[in-house]
Amino acid sequence: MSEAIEQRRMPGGMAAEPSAGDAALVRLVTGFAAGIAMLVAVALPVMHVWTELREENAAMEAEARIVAYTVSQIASRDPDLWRFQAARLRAALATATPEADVTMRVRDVNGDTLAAIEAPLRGPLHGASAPIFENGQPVGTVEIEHSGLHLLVQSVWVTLASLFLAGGSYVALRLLPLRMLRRATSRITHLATHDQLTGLPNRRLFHDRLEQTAAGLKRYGGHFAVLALDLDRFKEVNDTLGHAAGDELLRQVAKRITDAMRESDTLARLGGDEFAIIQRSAEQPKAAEALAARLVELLSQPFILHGNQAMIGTSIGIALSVESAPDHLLQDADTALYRAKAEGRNGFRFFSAEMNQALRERRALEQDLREAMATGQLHLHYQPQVNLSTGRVIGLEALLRWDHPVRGRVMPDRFIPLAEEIGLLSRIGEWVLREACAVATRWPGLRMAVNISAHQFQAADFLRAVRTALEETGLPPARLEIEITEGVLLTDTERTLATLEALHALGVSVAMDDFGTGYSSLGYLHKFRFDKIKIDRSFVATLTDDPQAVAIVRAMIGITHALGLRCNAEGVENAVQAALLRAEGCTEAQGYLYGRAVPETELAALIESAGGPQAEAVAPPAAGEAPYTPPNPARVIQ
Ligand SMILES: Nc1nc2c(ncn2[C@@H]2O[C@H](COP(=O)(O)O[C@H]3[C@@H](O)[C@H](n4cnc5c(=O)[nH]c(N)nc54)O[C@@H]3COP(=O)(O)O)[C@@H](O)[C@H]2O)c(=O)[nH]1
Repeated sequence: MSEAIEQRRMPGGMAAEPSAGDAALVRLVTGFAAGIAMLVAVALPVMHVWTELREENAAMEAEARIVAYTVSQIASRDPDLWRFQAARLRAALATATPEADVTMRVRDVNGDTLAAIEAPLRGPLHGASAPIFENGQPVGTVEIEHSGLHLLVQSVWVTLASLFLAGGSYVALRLLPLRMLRRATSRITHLATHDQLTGLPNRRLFHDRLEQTAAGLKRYGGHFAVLALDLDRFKEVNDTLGHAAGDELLRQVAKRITDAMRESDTLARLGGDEFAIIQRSAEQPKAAEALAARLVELLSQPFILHGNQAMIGTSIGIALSVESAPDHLLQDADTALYRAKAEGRNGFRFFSAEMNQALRERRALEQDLREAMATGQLHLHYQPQVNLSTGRVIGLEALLRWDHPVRGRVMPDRFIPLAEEIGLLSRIGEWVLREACAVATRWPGLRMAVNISAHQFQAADFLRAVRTALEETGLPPARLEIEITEGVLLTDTERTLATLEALHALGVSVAMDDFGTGYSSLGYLHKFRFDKIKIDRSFVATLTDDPQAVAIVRAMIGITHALGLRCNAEGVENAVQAALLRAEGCTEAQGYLYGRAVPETELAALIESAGGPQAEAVAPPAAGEAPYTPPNPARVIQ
C-alpha cells in the first residue's frame, strides 16, 4: 500500500505518471493527439498545392485565351498559307509573353507547330490551352506551359511548417488532457487518503506514513512514537448540541492538535473521535510524554461551538518504536489508550507488554459473554429486602449472575461494565426486566427491585422495555421498583427528569441506589422525586466502629424522613448494625443478615425462615392477584 500511494506523488505534491488504471486513458489521449498531428501534417501541404495549382491553371487559361484572340487576327483557314505567317505569329507571342519562364506554342488543326517561344523550364510542368478561331471556325490552338518548380519548393516549406505545427499540436493535445488527468488523479488520491471533515490524513494514509517512518528508521536510525487519542464526552456534545456542533468540535480539535505538533509529525483522523499521531524525535519517550501532557491540557480547555461552550477531554495511549514492532505500533497505542480510559480518562498511558495480556483476557471475556447470552448462562438471583422492625420480607432485589462452564461464577461487577461497553447491556437489561417481572408475579405482595445502569436508563427504548415487561408479564406497575445510581443523573438532566416522571406516571417506583457515594447527592434529591433512598453499604459496614459513619447515616435517615421517602440500609451483616439503624429510624434493610441473593427455587425457604412476607407489605396484592403462598419449587422456572 505504501508504494501505491507514494508512487503517484511527485515533489510538490503533484501526482506522477498515472499508473495501471489510468493507462488506457493515457493511451486513448495519446492516440487522439497522434491522429490530430497526422491530419495537420498531411492536410496542410495537400491543401496548399491544390489551391495554388488551381489558381495558376485558371490564370494560364485566361492568358491562353487572350493570346489565342491576338493570334486569331493573323490566323488563316489554310494551314499552308498560315505557315508563312510564322514570323508574325512569333512576334505576337513575344508581345503577349512578358515572363521568361513561359513556353508558348501555336499549333494548326493538324497539331503542327506554326510558331513557338520556348523557355528553359525545370521541374514539374503544368499548362493550359485555348482554341484559335477564324470566322468562327477553329483553325488551331495556343498552348502555354509553366514550370511548377516554385510550387514544389513552396510545398516543401509548407510541409516542413505543417510538420512543425503537427508536432506542436501533438505535444499540446497530449499534455493538456494529461495535466487535467493528473489534476483529477491528484484530487482523487487526496480524497482517498484524507478525511474530508478535518482535511487531515485518514487511516489509510496514516498506515502508509507509519510504514515509511518505520522503513526510514530501519535505514537511517532514530526513534518515533505513535500516540492514539480518543475524545472524552464527544458523544455527549453530539447528542446535546447536534451533529453540526460535533463536526465543528472535531475541526477545532484537529486545529488545536496540529498547532501543538511539529511540522515533521503526522496527525491523522482515524474515524469518529479517534485521532493518531506519529511523532519523530530522538528524545523518546520524553518527547511523547511532553506532547501527550500538552494535548491533555489543551483539549480540556473549553470549546465554543456555535455560541455554546463545550468541555471535553482526551485520553491518550502511547507506543514507542523501540518497544513495539512497526506493524503493532498503532494497536499497542490503542491498548494503552484503552487502559488510560479505564483509569479515569483525560490522561495518557505508555504501552507495556502486560497490557496485551489484559486485553487478550478482556477479548476472551467479551466473546464468552456473547455466547452466554445465546446459551442461557445468565440468570437472576434474588436478595430479600426486609422491614427492619419485624425482619420480615417486603421485597426482592433481582441480581444478575453468570455461570460460565469453565470460568465458574462471574460476578456482575466484572461483566456489566463490559456488556455496557460492547453494547450488549440493553438486550441483557430487557431480559432482566422481563424475567424479574415474571418472577415477581409468582410472589404476590412483594415489590421487585431491578438495577438499571446509567447507560440503560438513558437509552431511547428504556421506557418501552419497562412497559413491555409489565404488559407481557401482567405485573402491576406498583410492584416494580427501578434502582438507579447518581451516575444516571449526571447527564442530560431534562431527559432524565422526563424519564423519571414517565416512570412515576406508569406507577413504577424509583429508588436511589448507593446513596452517599456520589458527590452531590443532596442536589439531586431536590431536583428529582425518588420513592426510596438506599444507604450505601460502605456506611453500614463502618457503623459500629466509626462515629462519623453514625453521624452520616443519621443525617441520611433524617433527610428521608424530611422528604417523606422510604429508607433502605444496604449490606446489613449483623444484628448490631441492624439495631443501630433501627434506633436511627431506618425502616428497611437488606444484607447477608437477612439472606444472600439466591435463585428463585430457594426463595420460599428464605422467606419462610424470615417469618414469611410482611403482612402489611408495601405493595399489597393487586385486584385479582392471589395472596402469597409459598410456591412449589418444582414449578419454578429458572
Ligand atoms: N445494571 C444492572 N446492574 C446489576 C444487575 N445485577 C447486579 N447489578 C449490579 O452489580 C453490582 C454488584 O452486584 P452483586 O455482586 O450482585 O452484589 C450485590 C449484593 O450481592 C451485594 N450485597 C448484598 N448484601 C450484602 C452484604 O451484606 N454484604 C456485602 N458485602 N455485599 C452485599 O451488594 C450488591 C447489591 O448492590 P446494590 O445494587 O447497590 O443494591 C451492584 O452494583 C449491582 O447493582 C443488573 O441486572 N443490572
